[in-house]
Amino acid sequence: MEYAKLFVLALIALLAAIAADWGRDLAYSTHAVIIMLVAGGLFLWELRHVDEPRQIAHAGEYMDGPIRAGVIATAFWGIAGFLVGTFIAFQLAFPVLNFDWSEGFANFGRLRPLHTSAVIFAFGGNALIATSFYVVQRTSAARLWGGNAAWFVFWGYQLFIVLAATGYLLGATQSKEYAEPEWYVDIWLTIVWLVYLAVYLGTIIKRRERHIYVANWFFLAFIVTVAMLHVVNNLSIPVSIWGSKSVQVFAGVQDAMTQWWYGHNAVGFFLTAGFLGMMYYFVPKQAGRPIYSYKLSIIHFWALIFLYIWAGPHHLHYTALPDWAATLGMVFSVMLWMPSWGGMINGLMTLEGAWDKIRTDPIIRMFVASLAFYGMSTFEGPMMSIRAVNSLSHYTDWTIGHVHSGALGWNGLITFGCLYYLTPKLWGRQQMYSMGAINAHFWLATIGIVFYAASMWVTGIMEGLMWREVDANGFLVNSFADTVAAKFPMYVVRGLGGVLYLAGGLIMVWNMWMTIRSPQSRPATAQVPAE
Ligand code: HEM
Ligand code: HEM
Ligand SMILES: [Cu+2]
Repeated sequence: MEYAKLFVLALIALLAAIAADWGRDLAYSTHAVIIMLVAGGLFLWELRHVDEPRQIAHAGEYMDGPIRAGVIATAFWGIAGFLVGTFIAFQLAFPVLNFDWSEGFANFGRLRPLHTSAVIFAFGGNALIATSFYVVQRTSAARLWGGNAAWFVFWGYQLFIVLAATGYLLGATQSKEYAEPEWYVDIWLTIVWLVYLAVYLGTIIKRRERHIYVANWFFLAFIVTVAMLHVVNNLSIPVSIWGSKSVQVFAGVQDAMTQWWYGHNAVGFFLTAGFLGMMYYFVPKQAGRPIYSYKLSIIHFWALIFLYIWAGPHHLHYTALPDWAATLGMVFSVMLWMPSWGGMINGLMTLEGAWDKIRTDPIIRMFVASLAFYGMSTFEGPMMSIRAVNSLSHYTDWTIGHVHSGALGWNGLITFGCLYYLTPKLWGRQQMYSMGAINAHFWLATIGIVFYAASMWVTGIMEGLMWREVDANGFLVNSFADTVAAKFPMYVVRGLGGVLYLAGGLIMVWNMWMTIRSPQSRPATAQVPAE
């Protein structure tokens, strides 16, 4: 077994070395070198440990190592993603920041997908993997299935992130939003994701609790659906196995529809279902109260996953997509408002009888604000799906504002809350080092979001109206450049919002660091059934 592992690693390192040499483009060759170094490093590490006695699994303990690593990775990639976001926000306000010397690597076009992938997949994805592993163990009273497979998921996912990010900077992209990585990176992610599914399901199957707690339903829907979306939207044929370029299997409007079926459900299952899984565990835990309604959770779960899958065409209004398909997407989007608010209500009402905690507990305040933003963006979304509204909002910054009230408000704040919950628990500390710092983080983040969303509503609606404006003879009044000039002040405000949000994140990292450094107060990992 050990020798088989060594053999495989050596083989991968060798093939990667050949690929690095034969590579047809810079991104591909760079990736081959990265893979060669990783496989070679693992080979040496395995070799040095080959005759050591195997560590016996601690049957009575949860496997928290990969979760601790995930918590750190979430914070790390969060800061990286916010930093790039803030920088590209200022690039839009001040184009001189697209420096001549960095042209082709760090101009807006290269950094934008770096930002979106860093925040969604690296920050959000690590948060989802870490919290799902934490929750599934506690609610199943079982150690993670599959031994070191959970470590494989963690490190395999970081490798995916590094390959994706370096690929963007070096110009490898298949030009599908949120699915930019090229074919071999996609294949790698598929392998990692299937192992993730196996670990997760394996743990649920060996659970010692009769019930499968509702958070696990949401996490499972997220894992399974993302696997399906990822595979279908990335069906492509490489031009050469020695190069990064590939050609999509679908073409034209079919390709567009597949892409937005994927893109919309990335929102629905990655940024929503998975994060609702977090919500269903951490909000009741932090509030110290049971979830408001178990019945509501089941109804809105099935309604949510059934409706989301159909709503993708709202990204393709007034395109070559047939009208009936766009209408279908619009109708399902409007219906989607209900199950979305079902989740928000279930989360908020969990605080019934404990509303005073909003005042006294900054972590609860983060959760509540997060749910409020979730409710706001899932009201705004259905509204923007209506054709008449979309004819104004599409192509404008209104969409960007919508994205970030969901992303910064809902996904960001709930993740911060979970990190504040998890850090003391996982490192055996009583509580976070500084409650005051959490409070400061809350206000910086919230004001940052308000700056971001408000400025984008103003520029979005303004540019939408300016594009429409015609004079008495029916000629357009404004040129495109007029709208760009008019947006300048609002772009500065958005950038400042980013600075505030980033500053909050840095305070969080400092607080986590101080918590982990402070003296330990109790052991963390003993198994307690159905926590
Ligand atoms: C400091 C915080 C952030 C700042 C300043 C920021 C800034 C930006 C900017 C300037 C863009 C490009 C907009 C354009 O092309 O007009 C963008 C796009 C985007 N950002 Fe952020 N961002 C931040 C955090 C986040 C987070 C936390 C997420 C997700 C969890 C996120 C998700 C996205 C997405 C999905 C897009 C693409 C939107 C679209 O194509 O419609 N951002 N961001
Ligand atoms: C009921 C729920 C929702 C509906 C019906 C909805 C609907 C929409 C619509 C109509 C657009 C604009 C499409 C266009 O004109 O191009 C949009 C864009 C977007 N929404 Fe939502 N939204 C919902 C919730 C959310 C949430 C909670 C998030 C984030 C966590 C989110 C993230 C995004 C992103 C990232 C885009 C930009 C896609 C792009 O790159 O063009 N949405 N959404
Ligand atoms: Cu959508």
